Amino acid sequence: MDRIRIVGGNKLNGTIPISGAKNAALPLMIAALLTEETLILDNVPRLADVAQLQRILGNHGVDIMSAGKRSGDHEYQGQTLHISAANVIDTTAPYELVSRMRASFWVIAPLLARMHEARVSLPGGCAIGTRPVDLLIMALEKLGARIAIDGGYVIASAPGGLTGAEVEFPKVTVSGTHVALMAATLANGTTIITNAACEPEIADVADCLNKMGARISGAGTPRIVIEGVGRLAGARHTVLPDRIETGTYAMAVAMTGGEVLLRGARPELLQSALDVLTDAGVVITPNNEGIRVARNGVGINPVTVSTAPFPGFPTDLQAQLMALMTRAKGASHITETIFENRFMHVQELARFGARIHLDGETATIDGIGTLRGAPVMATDLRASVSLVIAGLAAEGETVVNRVYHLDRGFEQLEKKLSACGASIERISER
Ligand SMILES: CC(=O)N[C@H]1[C@@H](OP(=O)(O)OP(=O)(O)OC[C@H]2O[C@@H](n3ccc(=O)[nH]c3=O)[C@H](O)[C@@H]2O)O[C@H](CO)[C@@H](O)[C@@H]1O
Ligand SMILES: C=C(OP(=O)(O)O)C(=O)O
Repeated sequence: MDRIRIVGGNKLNGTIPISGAKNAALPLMIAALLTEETLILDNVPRLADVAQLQRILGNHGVDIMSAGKRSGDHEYQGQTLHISAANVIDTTAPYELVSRMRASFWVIAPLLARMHEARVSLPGGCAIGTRPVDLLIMALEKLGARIAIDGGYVIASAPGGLTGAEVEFPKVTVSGTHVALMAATLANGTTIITNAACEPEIADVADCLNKMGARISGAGTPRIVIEGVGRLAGARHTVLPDRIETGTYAMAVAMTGGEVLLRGARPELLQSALDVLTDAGVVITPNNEGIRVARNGVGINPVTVSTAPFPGFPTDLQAQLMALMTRAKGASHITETIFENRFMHVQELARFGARIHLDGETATIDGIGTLRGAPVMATDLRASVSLVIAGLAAEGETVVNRVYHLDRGFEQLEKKLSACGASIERISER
């Protein structure tokens, strides 16, 4: 199992190219199941989750051609995927494949909409909370699907096809919104989704679906209207930049000091996080190329932050902000409102000497002057990268174990950071 070794203390200076967003690329790939024509996706990040979804789609009979790096391309150029679901040979998504990646459950929506049936394993729980799928099932039932759960599988059918309906979510859910949106594109009649998630990845998927011939308006707002169409066609779409990767590297620079251009980043995708960093004393300057992040000669101010659905502060940046606040000049308060158990990084940050007290859903972090490197491991993606951020500023050596979590969501993490002066390397063991 690979590990990452860091010797802390170096400032970060230079340029970090921002990859395509994992959380847009995955539903965009899944949306290819809605058409028998080819969907071409540009700027798809090279991530373990993307590779796993390729295997899952392959099991349904989807052909995927990957046009990768060519000579002259920049090293981090995303890949182009040509995805063709001309022949869906199997509408079952088996436990062995789905249990390894939550978002793969979302294949239920296009399979049901186009093939009128799906049998998809319930996704596994994961380290950040229970993560039920009741609201996804509610949305599909509203659209006329018959759903049963048997042997750990959700078995869904809609023999005459899905029918447009009003779908009101009692709480904001990204997964629920993706599923309702994809399913409604091929439903008979109009669907209105209210209290929809407003995350930019939802709007990106809707843009792509509209290019494929869907009739969607309001994506990116809490009210989405979808007029169902008889069929969708192929299209070409570029995955939007990853706002969580952007925020993560911004926090890494804030932690170490220095100045880095996050090339290709778009400030409007993470304004709330940039505002928090500004309050913390970091200088954020958007320009034509991306976002410049600098902290030179000043300490880190403590902040009080609650996670919230977009446009609020993202839960996917909560662990990274906590790592940063371990060195603030005073006490910070971070409240996690989305997932009930997303504090697995607290006990690992303590290994660096961080002082964090948990009370229900709020963590109080008393900033200290110096962290000390340590062997650490985390049980989820964003928690793992918070340990990398801590390690970059800690005195001495840090070894982050279970790097496969990082590989799910960060493309070439150690190369991007070492190009800016970090002492960081991957130790591969075979
Ligand atoms: C692949 C992807 O895009 N993952 C993101 C997505 O996850 P995901 O789509 O799973 O997150 P949701 O927005 O659906 O979940 C939000 C909350 O709703 C609850 N819930 C959700 C569905 C349901 O049927 N019932 C229910 O109770 C969840 O347990 C959670 O407490 O949005 C999260 C919130 O921004 C991010 O942290 C994840 O990175
Ligand atoms: C929680 C995340 O991903 P997933 O929903 O795939 O578990 C994440 O991207 O931080």
